[in-house]
Parts: sequence; structure tokens; C-alpha cells
Amino acid sequence: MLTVTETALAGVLLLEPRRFGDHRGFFCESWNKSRMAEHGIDTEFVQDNHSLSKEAGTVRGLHFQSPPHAQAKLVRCGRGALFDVAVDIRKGSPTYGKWVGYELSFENGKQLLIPEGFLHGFAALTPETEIIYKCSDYYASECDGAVRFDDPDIGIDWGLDRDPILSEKDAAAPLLRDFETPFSYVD
Ligand SMILES: Cc1cn([C@H]2C[C@H](O)[C@@H](COP(=O)(O)OP(=O)(O)O[C@H]3O[C@H](C)C(=O)[C@H](O)[C@H]3O)O2)c(=O)[nH]c1=O
Repeated sequence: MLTVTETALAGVLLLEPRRFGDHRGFFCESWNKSRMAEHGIDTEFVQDNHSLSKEAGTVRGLHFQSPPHAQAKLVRCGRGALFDVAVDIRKGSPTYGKWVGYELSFENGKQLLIPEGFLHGFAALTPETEIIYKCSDYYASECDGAVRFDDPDIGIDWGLDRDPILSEKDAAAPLLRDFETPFSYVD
């Protein structure tokens, strides 16, 4: 009912809930607390987010919320397709500054679990891309933080074939080297 795949970043997981297809379409339990616990995932989610990116090439990120309102996220694509990215920013982590990215789409039904201590961002790959994601803490604007999506020290390959559409906040975000991460790695 749920396939969980580890990634190159410990704690970042790729999830594929089973879809029951029939002549009408499909049914899928997109999130099941007990099923997640069977895979050792006990993240408590408190807020669902949903955004629409009208144009392909829209990039939102790289964002985080600092403690005491750090957020883990469970991300999926409600419509269209997106390239979802997580970056490890835990001081002392063996994978500090490293990233992983996966195509999440309505078609493939894949989800990405991103723990606290990681940046999150995505690029819309199609027009009218909708992202839907669970957060483990509430929005706290005073804890909102960002790093530039095109930080050369991180080196994300977004697969964009055009200049990205960014918010003013994202266009003005600092580089990783210019900011003190609020997260520390715990082995
Ligand atoms: C995130 C958030 C935003 N807002 C309000 C604040 C702004 O007035 C408006 C747009 O916010 P923002 O431009 O930060 O939205 P995104 O650029 O999509 O940011 C999100 O995109 C990346 C990919 C993330 O992972 C984060 O959840 C979040 O940073 O929604 C809220 O009211 N609650 C919220 O939880």
C-alpha cells in the first residue's frame, strides 16, 4: 500500500502510495498515519498547504522555517508536474549543502518527505502546477527563511529551459555561505 525509498540524504524519503485503478480512474490513500508509522515515519503534521503556479518555470524556494517553528514537509503534486528539491543545511552534517531532487507529478503520484533542517523548493514543470504539502508546524512568518535557488555552492540542476519566475523574496534571498544556519546535525 505504500513504497518508501531512501535517498542520498538520510531522512529525505520518496514515497509512493498505491493507486487502485478502475474504469472510473483511481483511488489512493494519499496519507495514512498508521501506514507511515509502519515505515517508521512518525512525523506529526498540523497544516496542509496548497499553491498554484500558473506558468512552467515558476520556482518557489529555497525556503525553511527556523526553530522553534521548524517544519518537516510531505510534498505531492495535485496537478501537472514539478521538480521538488531538498537541501541539507544542518551544521556538521556529512551531507551539508547537498541536494536531492525528484519529479513529482499528478501522473506518478510520488511524494517527498523532507525533515526539519532542510531547505525546500520546487520548479513547476507544467503550466497550472498545483503543489499540496503537509507541514509539521504552523506558519510562523518571523521564522521564515530563504536561500537562493541558484546558489552555486549548492548547484541544483532545476532542468529549466527559461529564466525562472520568482517572488521578490526569492529573488533577493542570500547565498548559503552568507547565512548562519539555525540547524545542527545530530548523529
Ligand atoms: C508558506 C505560507 C505563506 N502564507 C502566506 C504568506 C504570503 O502572504 C503568501 C505567499 O507566501 P510565500 O510567497 O512565502 O509562498 P511560497 O513562495 O509558495 O512559499 C512556500 O514555498 C516553499 C516551497 C515552501 O516549502 C514553503 O512552505 C513556503 O515558503 O502566503 C501563509 O499564510 N501561510 C504559509 O504557511
